[in-house]
Amino acid sequence: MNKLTEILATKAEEVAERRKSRSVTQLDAIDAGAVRGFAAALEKKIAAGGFGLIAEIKKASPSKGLIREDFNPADHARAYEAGGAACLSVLTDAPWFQGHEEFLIAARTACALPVLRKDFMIDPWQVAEARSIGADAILIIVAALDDGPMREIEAAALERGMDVLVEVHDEAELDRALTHLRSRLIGVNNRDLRTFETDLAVTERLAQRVPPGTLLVGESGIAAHADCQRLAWSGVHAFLVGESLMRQADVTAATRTLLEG
Ligand SMILES: O=C(O)c1ccccc1NCC(=O)[C@H](O)[C@H](O)COP(=O)(O)O
Repeated sequence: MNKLTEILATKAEEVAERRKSRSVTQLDAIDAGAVRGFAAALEKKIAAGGFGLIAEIKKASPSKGLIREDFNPADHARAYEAGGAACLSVLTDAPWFQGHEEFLIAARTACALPVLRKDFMIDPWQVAEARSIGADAILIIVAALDDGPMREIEAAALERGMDVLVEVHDEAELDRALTHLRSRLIGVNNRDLRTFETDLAVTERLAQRVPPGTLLVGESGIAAHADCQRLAWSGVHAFLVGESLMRQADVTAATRTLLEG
């Protein structure tokens, strides 16, 4: 069984359990405040001539184990914002990433940035839960879903005013996303979630295939300003970066250096 399949099996058990405690109606009754525009924040940075950074709060990962020992999501959120990030991504999956919903709540409360709930979405119920904790955007991993569920999850997010980051890794997934989904915020994951092999050339390749009007995000394995410049040559000006920033002592300075060189 590959890692993505393993993660999805764990997630199905987790969601089945969590659904018992609260219905969609109960979740929707929770006032999490107004949605912060996620794609709009990226577009604003890019329109101003910079890069749009989604800075990720990631304590651990299946590929690297524990990444950050002195982990404080609120401190990280403030540091990323001060360093010039446009948005945050917060891992909430517990079994594989040592994440938690409380990390998202703490991070979002500590800053004014829009926040992506980074988790494995397999059920529209999770979208209602994501909004109830304040998430402004969710992730759809095309490799994880059939067309029908993928559309339902996207619809659940859009009807709550949230943005959807649609993640693809190859041409077939990109074509499915463009055919079946409305969101034109497309993340190209340089990491193959089945093998963990990571290669920036994946974004460069798929960037040639996207139609005008797509906001493309290069994801994973980005560690330096030179990586951002390299992807910018392919027309990609937004990035999702986790590990390389999470390992830094001075997160604000590292974020600024990543963005500005
Ligand atoms: O990061 C992993 O090991 C991983 C394994 C299996 C599924 C997803 C995984 N990561 C999620 C991500 O897409 C990354 O956290 C994100 O793109 C940032 O990547 P990086 O900058 O390389 O931490």
